[in-house]
Amino acid sequence: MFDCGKTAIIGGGSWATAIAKIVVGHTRHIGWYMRRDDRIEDFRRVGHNPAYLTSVHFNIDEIEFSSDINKIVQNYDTLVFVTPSPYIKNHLKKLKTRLKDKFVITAIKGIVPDENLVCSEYFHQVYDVPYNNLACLGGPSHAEEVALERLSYLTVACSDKEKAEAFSNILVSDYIKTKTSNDVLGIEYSSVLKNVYAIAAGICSGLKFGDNFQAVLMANAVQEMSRFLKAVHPVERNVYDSAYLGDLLVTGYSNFSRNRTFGSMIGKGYSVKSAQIEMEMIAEGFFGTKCMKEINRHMHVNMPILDAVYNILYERISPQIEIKLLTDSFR
Ligand SMILES: NC(=O)C1=CN([C@@H]2O[C@H](COP(=O)(O)OP(=O)(O)OC[C@H]3O[C@@H](n4cnc5c(N)ncnc54)[C@H](OP(=O)(O)O)[C@@H]3O)[C@@H](O)[C@H]2O)C=CC1
Ligand SMILES: O=C(CO)COP(=O)(O)O
Repeated sequence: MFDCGKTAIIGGGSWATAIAKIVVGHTRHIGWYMRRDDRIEDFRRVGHNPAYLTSVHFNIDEIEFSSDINKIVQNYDTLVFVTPSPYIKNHLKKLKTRLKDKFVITAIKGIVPDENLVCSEYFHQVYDVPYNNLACLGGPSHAEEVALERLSYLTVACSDKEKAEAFSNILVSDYIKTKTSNDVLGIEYSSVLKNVYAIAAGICSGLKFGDNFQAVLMANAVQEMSRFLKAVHPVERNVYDSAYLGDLLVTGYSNFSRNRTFGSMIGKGYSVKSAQIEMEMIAEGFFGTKCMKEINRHMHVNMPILDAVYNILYERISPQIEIKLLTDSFR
């Protein structure tokens, strides 16, 4: 059986903190790269992340912190990347250590801006990490709920089944159930798309559409997601599994979702800039929308919801006009 060895978390936000809680609960030791020394100092002093999920307490003796990504990458075998997608390139720029022999897991639900690559492809193409050393972590999982130990289902995908199983075993607990998959690309693309559809759901909510229409929107969104996944990575999958449909629903319906909140502000009439400033946290679907639109220029998949969100966010077409067009096309 494959052994994940020593595991480290790369990133210091809320999902990183939730994953750290899950992993260290099992392994009793983790490495943890965070970009800011002051945050690390405060963390050590108070015993919890000073800025995210502050109710989650850690045994500091079980954590090796560092703001030096090279030190953590050198010392650990399994690396879980959990930074927001727009920042991943900046963190990796500092890397002088080889990644190709590491087991690299991306828990990032976003696409690398400007590159139009999902994270596993980025690690493969730019850092030579072989596909059998690459995994992704999917599933409906708001960090806030994991912090509260509310039952959550995670999916670990890797082309190497043994590796997927080894990491998924590290995650299992009273409040975490896991399953494995080999559909790394499919789960990554669906995680990007569900953010776009959550923005659409937020826009519709901001425009005062009700639950009846939201359900039709989500039903059409899963069909659109399915069409794209079949075109980009045609393997056998069930898009009604929790890593696809489940994550779409939790992001589209939950008040914890940053993407939905961002969309709702746009629907209420905020400009993109003012919504971003007011939110403070990042809605990755904003970047995902542009990347997916560019990718789909070559794929030619019928994606009316993606097109509508793109037109609203990037072409400044009024949400009322775009959503009216969508309502006419839905069944
Ligand atoms: N939150 C959730 O429920 C879930 C999130 N995810 C995914 O996890 C990934 C991480 O998101 P999440 O943990 O929510 O992020 P958060 O919004 O909680 O945290 C943001 C992180 O980004 C860092 N950051 C802010 N500005 C910059 C910058 N300019 N350069 C580099 N780093 C910066 C922050 O560091 P600092 O504090 O030092 O400013 C912080 O560590 C995303 O891809 C998300 O989609 C997946 C499932 C659930
Ligand atoms: O992916 C998530 C839950 O599974 C979090 O979504 P948001 O980034 O919209 O908050």
